[in-house]
Amino acid sequence: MVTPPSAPRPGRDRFVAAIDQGTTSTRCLVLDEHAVVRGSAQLEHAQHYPQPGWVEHDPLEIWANTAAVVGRALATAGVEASDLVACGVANQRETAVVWEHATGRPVHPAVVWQDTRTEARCRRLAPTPEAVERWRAVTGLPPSTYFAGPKIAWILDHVDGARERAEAGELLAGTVDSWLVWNLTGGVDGGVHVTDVTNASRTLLMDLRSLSWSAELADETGVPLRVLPEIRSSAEVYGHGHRTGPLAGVPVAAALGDQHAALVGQACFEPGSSKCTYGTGGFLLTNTGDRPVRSRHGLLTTVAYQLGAEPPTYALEGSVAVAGSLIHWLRDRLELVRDVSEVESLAGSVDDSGGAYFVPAFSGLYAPRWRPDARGTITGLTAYTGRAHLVRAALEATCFQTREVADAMASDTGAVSGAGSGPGPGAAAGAGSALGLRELRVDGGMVANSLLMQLQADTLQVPVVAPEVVETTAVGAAFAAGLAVGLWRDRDELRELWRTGRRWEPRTDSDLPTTRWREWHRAVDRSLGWVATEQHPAADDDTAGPTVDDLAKERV
Ligand SMILES: Nc1ncnc2c1ncn2[C@@H]1O[C@H](COP(=O)(O)OP(=O)(O)O)[C@@H](O)[C@H]1O
Ligand SMILES: O=P(O)(O)OC[C@H](O)CO
Repeated sequence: MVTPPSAPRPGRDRFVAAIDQGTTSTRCLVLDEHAVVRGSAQLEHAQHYPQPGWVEHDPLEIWANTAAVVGRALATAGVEASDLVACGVANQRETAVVWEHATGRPVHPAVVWQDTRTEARCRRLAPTPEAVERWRAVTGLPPSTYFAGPKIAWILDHVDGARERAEAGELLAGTVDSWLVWNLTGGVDGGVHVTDVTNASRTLLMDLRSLSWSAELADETGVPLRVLPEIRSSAEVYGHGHRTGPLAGVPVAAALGDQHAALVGQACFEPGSSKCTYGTGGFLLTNTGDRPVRSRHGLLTTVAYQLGAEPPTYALEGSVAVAGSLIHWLRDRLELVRDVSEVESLAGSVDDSGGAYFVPAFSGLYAPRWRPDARGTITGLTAYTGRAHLVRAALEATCFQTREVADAMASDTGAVSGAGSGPGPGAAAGAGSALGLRELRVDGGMVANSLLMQLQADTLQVPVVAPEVVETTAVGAAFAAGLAVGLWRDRDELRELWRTGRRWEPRTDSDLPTTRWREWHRAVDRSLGWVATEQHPAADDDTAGPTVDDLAKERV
């Protein structure tokens, strides 16, 4: 690792703090050296939807919540900042923040990863399949509203004077890790402006092989290099907590995008090992070892992690935009349940969805289809369909979308997923590679729903396994920070800290991977091609919206 082990302090426990700044809430966990959680705290923040397709957060609220949960987690653990050997940060990825260097004030709300305002901009960046391939070859990503670079450019173009101020060096930009590390390490009083390779790999601006900003792509996107943070590894000391902050004097020693942190927290260190996190969205990542694997089936190539001076490890990722957020939507917008904890018993009160299918394409469909023209649909309704069927269909939608990603993963890695080949976009080809999905490690808020996990095992026809500590995102940030300061020696030691919690075996008599899987594809077909020029002229205010034909050409 980057620094030699710090000298043990006999008779004193050593602790590490991990911040997990997610889409809906911010958590802090305090772990001891056995990776046992000794304290935690969590605060939700507001979601702002100023226009259809737009999603914003207040960066100052996120920073205030971060400071507050760190303080509360330390208090519940009964320790002081001085008892911490390090702190690591994991964060919602692709969410863009631009702020003033001199005051620390954001010039605009954070533009969140789900936000689709850069749709027309992204189409201009890559108007043809060949152009999309060019971006993929350098960054591992297709230009999409999902990623941070175009969002930064949008802010610079839509806030009065921002572009000139950026060129003059008055503004700083970054993803949420940069924003938090800058604030933790002092903000206007000497905060460090850095990001890690995993977060940088989600901007559309980083060259995946050199791990540096691509001057050419940044220029095309409209992001001046001087607003961007310095790219560092995921596990090294970036700076120390500011004396007036919640982590005074503590080494800030890790940053990872939350999904990458979960991969580390799940100890997925072998090529071929996979995890899926079920939070606001669903994110399946497979470790592909020391080389980036190019996807031919709509997956993203990304940096898995880079632990200190080691070479980077890469991953393939399938991102599903809507998973747990569909459950929130059922609660808040349709009022089908009062609390998410009711979902399992309600969905379990019926044997199946009664023929109903939910395609929750609220921001289009992400991996493996990448169809911005899709919108949400519920199909197969009859007079028989009730509340429980709809809630069950919502759970099944998460399972089917994950199965699409798992099949694409199998196709890209030349392996079978274990499930029979369906008619989906990534029907499995070839057999037996080391990267085949043999079991799926799972985590995230939705894992609390045991029925969902059983349905997932059935749909994939592989075992689904949750660790004892399901807060794997925070655990991963803690692992990386602990490695950076020598609290833990190496990955072997971390592997031993991972302990199985629950396991769901696939049922062989389920119709989810057969008939129902085929019907799911028919339902998806009905969600495609919904957004056209006339219906969606305000996707980006500087060009006309896309036609259905345009969008079909963009398909990757
Ligand atoms: N019992 C449950 N059944 C289904 N979904 C659930 C359940 N409990 C929580 N969720 C969903 O999990 C999500 C929260 O997971 P979490 O990992 O905290 O998300 P994030 O990190 O994206 O903020 C919410 O969208 C919520 O709807
Ligand atoms: O905050 P989460 O857990 O929903 O994760 C968000 C992802 O990082 C977006 O890519």
